[in-house]
Amino acid sequence: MLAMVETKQLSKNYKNNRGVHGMNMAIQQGEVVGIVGKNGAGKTTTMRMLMGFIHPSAGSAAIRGMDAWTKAAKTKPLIGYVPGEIAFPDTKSGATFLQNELALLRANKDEYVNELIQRFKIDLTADLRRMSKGMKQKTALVCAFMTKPPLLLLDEPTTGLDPVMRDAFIDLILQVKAQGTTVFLSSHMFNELERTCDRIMFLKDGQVIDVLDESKFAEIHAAQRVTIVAATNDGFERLLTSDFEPVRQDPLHNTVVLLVPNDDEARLLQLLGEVKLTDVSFDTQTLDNYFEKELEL
Ligand SMILES: Nc1ncnc2c1ncn2[C@@H]1O[C@H](COP(=O)(O)OP(=O)(O)OP(=O)(O)O)[C@@H](O)[C@H]1O
Repeated sequence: MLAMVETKQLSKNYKNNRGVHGMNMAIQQGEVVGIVGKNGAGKTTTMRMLMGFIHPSAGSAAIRGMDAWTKAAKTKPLIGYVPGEIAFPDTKSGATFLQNELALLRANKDEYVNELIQRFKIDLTADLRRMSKGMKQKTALVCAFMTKPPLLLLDEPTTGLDPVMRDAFIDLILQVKAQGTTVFLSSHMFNELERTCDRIMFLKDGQVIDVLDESKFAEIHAAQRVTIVAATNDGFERLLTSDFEPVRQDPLHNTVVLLVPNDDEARLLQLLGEVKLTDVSFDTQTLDNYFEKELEL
């Protein structure tokens, strides 16, 4: 079966080695795939190549087997897109904007559009130009979802949303996923990616450096980060030679953070018994801290 999204050695080379370099990925219909990376990693450039807005320097991007650049007229109607930076046309109200977009897309304002408007608590009478960032973001989300496109490309879709609206967004992604929609979304929020994605790609300097699938999420949570402050330098040294992986250390304050599997507490207690301690604290490992080193977050 044709992948919904496929890139082969996809590259966009900007000056100073910036851009995207040799990206290979395939997203099947119904999959939700996330992409993370620090500012400038290449997420938006990737999205824009998939949208057919940017011509790749090398390699290719295809939507349902059609080249995203040369067949853009055929691929774009399949995609609901939320850009990283939203710039609305000079339309007075949200209602007029959505009406105009529906007319452009030759679609009607049906029950689903109303449901989306209610879900995101959008005031359609509000002046589009005076909307807050969050209100603009929600309007853009309704616009991307309202025709039920088979593919959603969402570039940092929850920027500016409050926690309640973030949850509404997550529920919506899970709903469209259950209906077979394919979603590719970028985000800096591991939590929302983890709740929605089948896998997460990690982008650094334009290259995919890691891909985590759902099964690995649970594995990551099955460990604790134990912050231990030793009373003496000898104690600190002993902690560093333990069997547990030191994920961070601060010799100045005799502090080390050890990664301890949840089922390994007996060995941890034994270690703690050997060292004079000033303080110990426990945190469940999250995707954020798992990748903070790799992504330099
Ligand atoms: N039109 C352009 N001309 C030159 N360089 C560009 C252009 N567009 C993007 N870049 C560079 O390419 C790199 C990737 O940018 P991109 O916007 O894709 O990153 P990003 O991962 O989306 O970042 P952010 O998280 O800040 O949105 C950056 O170093 C950026 O400066």
